[in-house]
Amino acid sequence: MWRRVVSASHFTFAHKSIANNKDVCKLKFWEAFTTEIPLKEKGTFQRDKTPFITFVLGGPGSGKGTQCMKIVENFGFTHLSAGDLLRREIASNSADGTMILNTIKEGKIVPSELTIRLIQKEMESSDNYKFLIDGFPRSEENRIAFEQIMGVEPDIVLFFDCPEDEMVKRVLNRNQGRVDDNIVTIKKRLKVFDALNLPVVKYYMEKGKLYKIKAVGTVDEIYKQVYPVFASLNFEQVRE
Ligand SMILES: Nc1ncnc2c1ncn2[C@@H]1O[C@H](COP(=O)(O)OP(=O)(O)O)[C@@H](O)[C@H]1O
Ligand SMILES: O=c1ccn([C@@H]2O[C@H](COP(=O)(O)OP(=O)(O)O)[C@@H](O)[C@H]2O)c(=O)[nH]1
Ligand SMILES: [Mg+2]
Repeated sequence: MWRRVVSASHFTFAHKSIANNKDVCKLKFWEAFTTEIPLKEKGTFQRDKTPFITFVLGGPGSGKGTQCMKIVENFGFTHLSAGDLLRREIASNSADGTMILNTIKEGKIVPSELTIRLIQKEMESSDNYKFLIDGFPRSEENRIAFEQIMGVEPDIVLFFDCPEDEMVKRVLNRNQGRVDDNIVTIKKRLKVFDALNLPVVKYYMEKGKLYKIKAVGTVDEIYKQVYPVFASLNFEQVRE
């Protein structure tokens, strides 16, 4: 946890300690001259500059967004829904908007560089270091491009495993006015999920990074499987 230090003495202290204590030289240069002093609190996940990234995977309607909201509430993560970022691009009438809209209507996957650029921009402008990247990567191509462009891999991957008929039912009852929440497009999205998303799930399972969640039952019943994943990683619960 960080607090801004108001008195100059703290600043000079930090400054002096640079001269006298070689250990302090391990600090990143800018940290030596910051007016912030790390406040080590027991049990808090120490803020460092490396982001903690969770990929949240699962078919359309498996409950990714719903569960992400609960993780945000409990553990203070920043929720980045790739789909929402793309829909924001469409709404902004950006140059790529039409292409994105047509891709989503077909249930297909938008070019990786575009989606990754949107995600990267959000991460870089955030003052958080804990991220839930929801609904991405959706293919091996997405996954590889993310690693190449961002230079990092996810720390953990959640996979919400849900039967197709339940996903279809939930999507058709979602009522968010989305162009892709209709029976024709959902069928296409499920095909894309099986063909392209599942290989990503398999990859992370083989890497030992995957937490498979049985996404059937009530929201709270499902979340009972999710909570221990983050609690076991010593993330401080920010709110009940
Ligand atoms: N466990 C659940 N049982 C019934 N409906 C659910 C459950 N979890 C989410 N929903 C509903 O299903 C729809 C899809 O959930 P959402 O979180 O948007 O899934 P995804 O992001 O994976 O598409 C939403 O209308 C949501 O309110
Ligand atoms: O990384 C991504 C995320 C989403 N999409 C597109 O956006 C749609 C909606 O994604 P979202 O995750 O919002 O759908 P959900 O799984 O929540 O229904 C997908 O079907 C894809 O067409 C994409 O191309 N790349
Ligand atoms: Mg979603």
